Amino acid sequence: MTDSDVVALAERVRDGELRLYELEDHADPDTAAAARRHLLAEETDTDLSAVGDYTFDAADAESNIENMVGAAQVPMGVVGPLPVDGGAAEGDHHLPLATSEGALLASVNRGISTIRNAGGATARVLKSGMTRAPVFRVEDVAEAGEVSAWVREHVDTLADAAESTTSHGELQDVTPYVVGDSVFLRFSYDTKDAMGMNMATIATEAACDVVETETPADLVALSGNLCSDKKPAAINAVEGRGRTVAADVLIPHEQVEDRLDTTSDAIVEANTRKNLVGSAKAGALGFNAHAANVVAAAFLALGQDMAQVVEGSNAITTVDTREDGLYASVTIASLEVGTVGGGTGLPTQSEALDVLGYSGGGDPAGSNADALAEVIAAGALAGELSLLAALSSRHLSSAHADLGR
Ligand SMILES: CC(C)(COP(=O)([O-])OP(=O)([O-])OC[C@H]1O[C@@H](n2cnc3c(N)ncnc32)[C@H](O)[C@@H]1OP(=O)([O-])[O-])[C@@H](O)C(=O)NCCC(=O)NCCSC(=O)C[C@@](C)(O)CC(=O)[O-]
Ligand SMILES: NC(=O)C1=CN([C@@H]2O[C@H](COP(=O)(O)OP(=O)(O)OC[C@H]3O[C@@H](n4cnc5c(N)ncnc54)[C@H](OP(=O)(O)O)[C@@H]3O)[C@@H](O)[C@H]2O)C=CC1
Repeated sequence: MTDSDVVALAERVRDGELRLYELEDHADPDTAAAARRHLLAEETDTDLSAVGDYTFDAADAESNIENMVGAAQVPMGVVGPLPVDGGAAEGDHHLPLATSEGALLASVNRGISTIRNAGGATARVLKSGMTRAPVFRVEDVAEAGEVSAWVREHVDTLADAAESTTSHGELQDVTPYVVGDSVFLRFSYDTKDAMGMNMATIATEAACDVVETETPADLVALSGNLCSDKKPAAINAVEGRGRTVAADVLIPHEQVEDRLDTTSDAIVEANTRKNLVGSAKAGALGFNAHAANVVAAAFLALGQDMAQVVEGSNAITTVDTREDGLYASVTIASLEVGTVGGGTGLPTQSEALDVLGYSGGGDPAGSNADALAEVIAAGALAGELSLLAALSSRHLSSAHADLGR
């Protein structure tokens, strides 16, 4: 790429010969991005040298972005080692996290060092299924009942159609929901190591063709919001979406005092009044302190879809004192993660997945994404413990004054 190539390409856009999004048809992806930056910098009178200073080949990001101008670079750090005894995850894990919130990694790292001293966290994926719920128009409720009955009796037929589009995905279930003359079909898939939203959407379209052929229902929208993707929704908190995953730990009482500068009783009281009572009063779906902090930072570092942090915050934190220590758990109802597809193949994200030890397809398929979910849940548990401790020992504002500004 030379400066004159970039300027010449930009000129063709300015002359109306090319649209801004057509540049990759006429130049390599890095030159196209540079020409766009050139135009944007002139148009907005800005300096985009930082945005343009990225290390990967723009060609590697072609399936992830349109109208590329550069990269938004967020600092990445690491916490750990985090010992996790999971159904799929095993051993010590270095967890890369990307964020701009100072004090967050320090906090999660403190929680992890406490968990490590206590012998590690246990974690399990309890349910797995990516959903897509199209909405159909029918004549009336009688017809809605007929369509629902047909669907319940023909799940195998729908599975044949859906699974013809994928070599990995498996249809698990289709649940009809009726509202007047609208029929919603909530399809749930085992998407193995993929987060699965593209896979489930493509498969569901094939199944919808069968529903339209065999019943009087007309498809209105392939996503009818009962899925429910990237919106706060009780159905995900109750039924789960992606992975439902839980992590727990038992910490000897003296270690709570040594490592977290507080007592087990104080953490239990903070959890009850804040995470349970406060969240109930707020009408929250998530009964936790900041699970979204770990979910978001892990998603950013590890190539997950950031908008699905919405579902990843559907977490309940429980804390109890037992004779032999403080028991703490985090259960995330709808953690949507994958180790193949989406942003997982981008260069920095793929390196970060390598650090964690779970990049690409697992053996058996699905085990890498299960392991990723278990480590994120254990990281969220560490974050919950540290923040609850900071609140009970009144260290939250001083921590952020020291580290976060
Ligand atoms: C900041 C600390 C950890 C200090 O806590 P401390 O106990 O003074 O730290 P320490 O110096 O004694 O070190 C203890 C451990 O913390 C870790 N640690 C300590 N410092 C670092 C560092 N620089 N970099 C990496 N790791 C660090 C490290 O693991 C270390 O153990 P070691 O390895 O030495 O055996 C503590 O005060 C804390 O956790 N505060 C809470 C901060 C927090 O959780 N913030 C979360 C964001 S809040 C938010 O966004 C959501 C909110 C609050 O609005 C949600 C809501 O409504 O609740
Ligand atoms: N379409 C939509 O409505 C939405 C899309 N998205 C986007 O979807 C993307 C994620 O979709 P997703 O389907 O996960 O990814 P991709 O569309 O990138 O597809 C991943 C593909 O990888 C193949 N694959 C190879 N090995 C495995 C394995 N071990 N386990 C599972 N699949 C494997 C599968 O192919 P095969 O199927 O042939 O077996 C699978 O379909 C993200 O970019 C996200 O932002 C997000 C929300 C909504």
